[in-house]
Amino acid sequence: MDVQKKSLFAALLLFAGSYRTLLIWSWILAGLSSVLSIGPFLCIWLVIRELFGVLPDFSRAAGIVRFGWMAVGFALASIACYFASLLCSHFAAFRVEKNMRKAAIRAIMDAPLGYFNANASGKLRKIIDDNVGLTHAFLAHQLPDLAGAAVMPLAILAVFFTFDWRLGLVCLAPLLLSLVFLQRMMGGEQSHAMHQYLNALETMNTAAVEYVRSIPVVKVFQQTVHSFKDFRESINHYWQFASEFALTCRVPLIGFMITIHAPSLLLLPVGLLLIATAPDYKRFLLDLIFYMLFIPVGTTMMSKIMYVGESVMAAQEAVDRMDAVLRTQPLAAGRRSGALRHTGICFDQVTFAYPGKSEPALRKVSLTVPPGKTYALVGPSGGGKTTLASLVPRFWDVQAGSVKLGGVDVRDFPEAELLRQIAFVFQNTRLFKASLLDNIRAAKPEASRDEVLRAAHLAQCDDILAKLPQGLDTVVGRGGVYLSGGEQQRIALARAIVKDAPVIVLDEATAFADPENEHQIQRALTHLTQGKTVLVIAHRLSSVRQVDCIAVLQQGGIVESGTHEQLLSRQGVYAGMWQEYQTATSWKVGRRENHA
Ligand SMILES: Nc1ncnc2c1ncn2[C@@H]1O[C@H](COP(=O)(O)OP(=O)(O)OP(=O)(O)O)[C@@H](O)[C@H]1O
Repeated sequence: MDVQKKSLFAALLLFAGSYRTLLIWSWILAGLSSVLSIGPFLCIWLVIRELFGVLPDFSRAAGIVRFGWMAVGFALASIACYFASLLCSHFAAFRVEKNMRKAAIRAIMDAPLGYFNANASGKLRKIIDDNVGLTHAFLAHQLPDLAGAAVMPLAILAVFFTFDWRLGLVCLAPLLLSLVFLQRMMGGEQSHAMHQYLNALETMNTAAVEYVRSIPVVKVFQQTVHSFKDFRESINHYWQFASEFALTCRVPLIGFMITIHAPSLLLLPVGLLLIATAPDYKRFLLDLIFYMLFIPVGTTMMSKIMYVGESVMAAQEAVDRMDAVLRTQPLAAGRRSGALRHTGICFDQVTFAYPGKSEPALRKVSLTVPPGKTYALVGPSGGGKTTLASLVPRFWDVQAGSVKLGGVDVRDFPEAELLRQIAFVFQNTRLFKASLLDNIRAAKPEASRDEVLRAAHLAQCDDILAKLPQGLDTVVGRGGVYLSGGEQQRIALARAIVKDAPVIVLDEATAFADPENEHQIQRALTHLTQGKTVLVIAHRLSSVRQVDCIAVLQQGGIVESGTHEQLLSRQGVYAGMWQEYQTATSWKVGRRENHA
């Protein structure tokens, strides 16, 4: 589907797909309903004319019953058309909603993996749900009103000038003036305000979700609501914006309300002035009564235009926001096929900055991990370790230099082919709400139960399976079944073992582990990494002492590399980190001994 930025109606027609005819029928029927709704008023005019003609003997007014029935007929036809229009708009709205959701899911599926770091799943879900919901409501409910508001002015204008142009002018002039106030409320700067309003609302909603998620932390640390600066600030910002917006609308709204009701006030005095000059006062009186009965239709129309105008602004904004999701650029997929010559990784003069950031996270980084070797990335927080590792499975593409796997630029692989070569163990392991069996074989759906059990055994998961009610078939997250961080990581390692990829990227594999879990995770890692090319990010320096090479990353560049011993003898950054690590460890032991 073409996802260029579009006007509201072009976007709605595009998303309606084969239901676009229904959309058009909805507009036609709504317009027809508006025109028909004028019919009863014309019938009333005919009834009054008939009564005036037979005055004072009303028994001779034979036509009034016929006109009465005609009025009922017009009213029923108008209601029927409106109902049919709503039916069409609802069907079309459901189709548009479905297509928008499908397009959004497709865009998200094709987005680079790194996109999900910047856009949390909850935030994405909210953007899609809110904006699709807004568009649906606009289409189903306000679109027929919009079609009516577009046709009605012409019909009303024709009626105004059919009977008495002077009375028509009295009705029309204030309504035209009301458009000036409407423009001040919704045009120019104010149309931008809707964008800011929805931004403020979105920020407040996101902050609210974050706040609710963090309530356990608030309770544990006995903080108050004021500690949630972001949430409080977002409420204040929303409140301030909404009140300022309401205040700027105060004068134009009052002007608008006065002018749309002014014809009702003006008609009688102006009519009484004009009646003296009318050649046929009976006819003039008839017209005056008609205009007095008819003018509320004009007032209602103007109110509808105001509300529909607001909904159009909101719907346009919703479509624009969905566009931003749909315009997420997928990474260009390569076409390379055939077996890899080797599984070595090579970073060659890699420079990379995150989208929207001017400062690069990596500058001219070069590192070669030979096939079958284990290299560790260490260094201070924010040095660029995770960023460098995430370039191998193409979470992002480099801006300069290249990342090669088996001598081939990772951009030349088809996405699925590249990901088949790599097992990536994330910092925060996520398990699906599914059985452990399905969680482990997510990486290789065709894996047999025995294969999964073997991997679980190698990943030191036997104790986890033993304590769960249905072992491997236990559904995580259901019926109070939760796993600790370390246990989840062992399940993730089983998943990586099942995948049996030649390249392993480990991001903080022992981050959440307690000493017992860490020991088991280390044993699982030994099985996972045997004979593989491994890139491991580690904070616990003890876990990487034995690796083939350690690269120290600081401020986006490699400042040192070599084996543990080589780096210690160099007395540089690593030696300093090792010293600090050892001091920290012995300090903990010392404290324990003091307490003992
Ligand atoms: N998604 C992102 N968007 C923008 N900037 C980011 C993103 N992720 C990381 N950065 C920035 O890139 C730089 C490198 O971060 P990275 O996470 O790679 O460091 P790290 O060495 O892995 O740190 P840590 O040990 O704390 O995980 C930091 O300045 C960080 O703020």
